[in-house]
Amino acid sequence: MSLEVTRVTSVGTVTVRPARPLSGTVRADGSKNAALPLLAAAASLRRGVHLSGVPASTDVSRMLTLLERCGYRVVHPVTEPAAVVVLPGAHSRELPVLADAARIRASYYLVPPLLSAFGKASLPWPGGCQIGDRGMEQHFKVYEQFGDTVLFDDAGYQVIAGSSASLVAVNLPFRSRGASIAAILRTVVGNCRLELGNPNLSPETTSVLAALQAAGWQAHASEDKITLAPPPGAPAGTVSWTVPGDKVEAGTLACAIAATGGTGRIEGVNGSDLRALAQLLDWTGIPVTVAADAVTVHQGRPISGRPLRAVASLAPDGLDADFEPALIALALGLPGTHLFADSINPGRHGNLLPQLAQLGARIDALSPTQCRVTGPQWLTGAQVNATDIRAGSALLVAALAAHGTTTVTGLDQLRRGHANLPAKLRSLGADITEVPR
Ligand SMILES: CC(=O)N[C@H]1[C@@H](OP(=O)(O)OP(=O)(O)OC[C@H]2O[C@@H](n3ccc(=O)[nH]c3=O)[C@H](O)[C@@H]2O)O[C@H](CO)[C@@H](O)[C@@H]1O
Ligand SMILES: C=C(OP(=O)(O)O)C(=O)O
Repeated sequence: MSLEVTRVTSVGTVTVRPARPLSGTVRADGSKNAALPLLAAAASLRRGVHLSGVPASTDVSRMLTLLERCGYRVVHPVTEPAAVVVLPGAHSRELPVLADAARIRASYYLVPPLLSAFGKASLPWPGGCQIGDRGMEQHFKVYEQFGDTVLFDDAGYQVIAGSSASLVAVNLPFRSRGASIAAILRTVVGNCRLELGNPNLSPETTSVLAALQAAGWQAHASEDKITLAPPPGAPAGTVSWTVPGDKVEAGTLACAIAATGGTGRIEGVNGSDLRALAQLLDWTGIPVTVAADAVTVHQGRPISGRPLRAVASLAPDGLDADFEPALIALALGLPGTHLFADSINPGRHGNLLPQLAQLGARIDALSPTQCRVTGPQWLTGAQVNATDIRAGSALLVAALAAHGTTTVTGLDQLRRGHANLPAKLRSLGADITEVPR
């Protein structure tokens, strides 16, 4: 029996050559954007949590390190590479200095675990993708509703725990995912009840509610309101949660398969999380079958005159903004005139469109957040840069359909969100070569 040794190379660049139609079956990793709040929820709960399906993306690794710096124990079971156990730890008296929190947007989820351990949180402003102004004032309003004091300056912000009422009511002005999850996690730390009006109901939010339910909390979600109440007793013992499959990774793979005219099945994802995307592809003539735990993209015959209208939305069942960049890349090959709008992340088009232009794409920027693509277009391989996670994955989709070789630099950005998207595309037949640093 030979031992298979997995070598982890540090890759900053990949080259992509035109692909024959992608085909086969591939499995999506656990979702980064669902894993990050679940890790914070585990720490907030003050009991052991076994979390499986944890992706090996760098933002998730950074979050695990930050939790350890806060004093939480993180155990990596040797027999389960994609699992971690988060345990309450022995916290020092000193608030940790968490400079690395400035590198990820989701560091805002550390506030509740810090309040639980230290009674206060002090963090630098979050980082993550540079995709326009990314405020936190709704998070601060949430904490103030819980009786906390919030202070901030140019370097960062502090939250000092107050004593929350037994029932806290918050009404959000818009369905922010981050602020919704902040309210849920703060409720866990306060061991109180929550009524959250106008909530975000994305799978990333509802998976936190489902996890808390598994830990004995009473949770209910409707379009109008999320309600949460503590367990009747004091539950003990380790609870097991699973990170849902990455809908955005699955959506990107679906767009890549469609862009090459292929047929492929993506497993390990809740099909319902991809329904909005699947409907758009179906509409253009690319049939997508949605099952409970998989989606299948069938070879299609794009129908001219069936334009895409992809408007990123925070509404329940709306199109998640994170799908849009890969859809823009796909649309370059689809007959018709297609419109895209993302006012949620207002800097995304500004990152992606100049990179697609390097491949010869002609895209009309109607405004900083709206653009129009008329396809099909002839793309030519060139050097492009992954300026943010979704720009990186969209560039891979475009490169697969381009003529000649494309070199994508800035892979560090892509790896923040996906442990190894190039390898998944390769397993479907893509010609992608990693260029070690
Ligand atoms: C780590 C993570 O999960 N990132 C996701 C999170 O980002 P993000 O945390 O930015 O998303 P939110 O849903 O909370 O915010 C939606 C919009 O409102 C703005 N806003 C939000 C809170 C606030 O207090 N003030 C404010 O201005 C944000 O900058 C953004 O423009 O949800 C977005 C979809 O909604 C996704 O595209 C991101 O991939
Ligand atoms: C925008 C994203 O990430 P973040 O919010 O962590 O910057 C993303 O996942 O697409």
